[in-house]
Amino acid sequence: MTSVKKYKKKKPNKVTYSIFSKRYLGTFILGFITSWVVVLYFGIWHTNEPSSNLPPFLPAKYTQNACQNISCSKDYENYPIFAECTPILTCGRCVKDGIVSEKEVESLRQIVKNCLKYGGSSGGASILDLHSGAMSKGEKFVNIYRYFEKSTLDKIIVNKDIETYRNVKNRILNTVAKHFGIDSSKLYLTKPTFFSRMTANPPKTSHDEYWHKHVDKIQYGSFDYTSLVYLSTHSEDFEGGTFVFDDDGDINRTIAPMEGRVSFFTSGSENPHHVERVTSGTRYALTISFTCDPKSDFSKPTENMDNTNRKKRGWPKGKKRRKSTKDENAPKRPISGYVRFMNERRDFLTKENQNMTFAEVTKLVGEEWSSMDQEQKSEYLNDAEKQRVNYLKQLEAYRKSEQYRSFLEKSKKLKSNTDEKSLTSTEQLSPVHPEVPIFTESFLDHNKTKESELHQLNKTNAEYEQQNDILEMHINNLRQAIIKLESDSSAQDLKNKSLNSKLLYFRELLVNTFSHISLPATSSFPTVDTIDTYMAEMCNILEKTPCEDTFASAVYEAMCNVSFETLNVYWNEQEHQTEL
Ligand SMILES: O=C(O)CCC(=O)C(=O)O
Ligand SMILES: [Fe+2]
Repeated sequence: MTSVKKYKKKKPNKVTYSIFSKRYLGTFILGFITSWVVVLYFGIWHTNEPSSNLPPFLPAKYTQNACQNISCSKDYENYPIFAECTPILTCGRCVKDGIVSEKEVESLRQIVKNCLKYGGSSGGASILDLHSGAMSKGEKFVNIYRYFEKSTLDKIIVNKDIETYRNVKNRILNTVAKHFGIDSSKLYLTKPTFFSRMTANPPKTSHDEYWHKHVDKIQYGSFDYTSLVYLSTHSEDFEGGTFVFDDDGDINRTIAPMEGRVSFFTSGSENPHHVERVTSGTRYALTISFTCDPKSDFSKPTENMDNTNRKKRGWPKGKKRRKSTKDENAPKRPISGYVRFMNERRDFLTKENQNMTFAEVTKLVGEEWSSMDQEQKSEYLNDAEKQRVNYLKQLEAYRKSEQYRSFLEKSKKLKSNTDEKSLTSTEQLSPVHPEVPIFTESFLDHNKTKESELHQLNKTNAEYEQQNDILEMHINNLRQAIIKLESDSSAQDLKNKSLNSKLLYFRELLVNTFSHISLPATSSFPTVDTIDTYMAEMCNILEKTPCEDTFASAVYEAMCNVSFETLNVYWNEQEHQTEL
């Protein structure tokens, strides 16, 4: 408030004095000088290019285009840093008039006024968040997408105004990006982005105390750049309600809201601020917030007209459900092996353990399944795998059918109808959890987000279960292959053993046969260890000596005495053992 007074009382007086001292020059000169004094005093605000220094007070009713650079705080270092976007080196604040037209202001104000006609806080601050659907109502909040009948909502928030909302939001994003040298595709809308209405009504809850000094980055987390679009004018529509940057030192830079005036600034501690209490009238504004973190981007559902989140907790009474796009004629996906087992066992275990909850029984079935060996599981898995293969075949055939083609056409039509409708309604603004701490510390729509997360988790879980079953099936096949390899290899071992033993037997037989015959050159007799070389040497000698030679005759005689029958019996015995 101090700054407002400074502007309204002190400074203009100074101007008036200087004008009066030159009164003798006549009205024209007086006017001329007055305008120059004003131009010099407010010169900085009249420039079209952003100036490097924001004046201490920016009154309504002047065309402003002023900026100020400030050193960045370290707040951003506590969050992921996006080099081309996060305010690390360049921080500042700007005020620009003329970005949003009068007509657009009218359109935006229409949205918030129309909605709050049916709601509004009983204290001095009300909000409306089109993205989450949060609207102040008494001392609480309601979700407009559930609170109103769809047909009513379509009348309260009309398509044309939503279009304006979207255009303004995009224009401001581009302006902020351009000013801070960011590629606009790297800057995202984040939450909360909301309309506010402030009055002089005494606060009823802490949400009504909008006048406390705060830092947006600390308050809202995802904010990197904050922008404000003013929808009403200070001194005309309300008193008080100026926006104050709480800088250290003497000068608090203050902005008097004015219809269509846009201010934007980096959201960290370099820009602490507060809104002065409104003392009379009604102040409307729109806070639009931006983030550099694509994970905190919440514009996508809005842009994509995706309203799927809206049905998570049942469809509001009186609203028509969107027709199901489920293909009734498509072959049914078979259940997994685990689910099969689960279905079979759950009934039984429920009857056995009547005081157990559903979840406890499910856990029990899971434990049973984990303790089963592959063979037991394969009873379920094999069947499931067969059905899955069959299902895929059926699906492939179905996708070529006329029925499928007509289903595709129908669902395409249904989708385009819905999209068209989305363009003409607010359904596209899919709800997200509104976190507007200065207004909604206890806002409890949290459940909705949790429910949708749970739904997603269940879905993912079911998919993992299916994949798990298939993997288990593969593991089972691999196990069987390993068992077969192991058995083949042990059969081979056995065969080798038998061959070795045959070899040994044969060697012993030869040693016995020729034990009395020494080789002529070395006079050595055969042993089990030397029999191989003994026999080779013997063959060598026999090749060179005539049959009548004494050595050759002794060998011949010994050979005739060998009992090949014994050898045969032993051989067969070994074969038989190997087969076993
Ligand atoms: O409405 C304003 O001028 C400022 C609101 C604000 O500071 C905020 O939403 O964080
Ligand atoms: Fe703020």
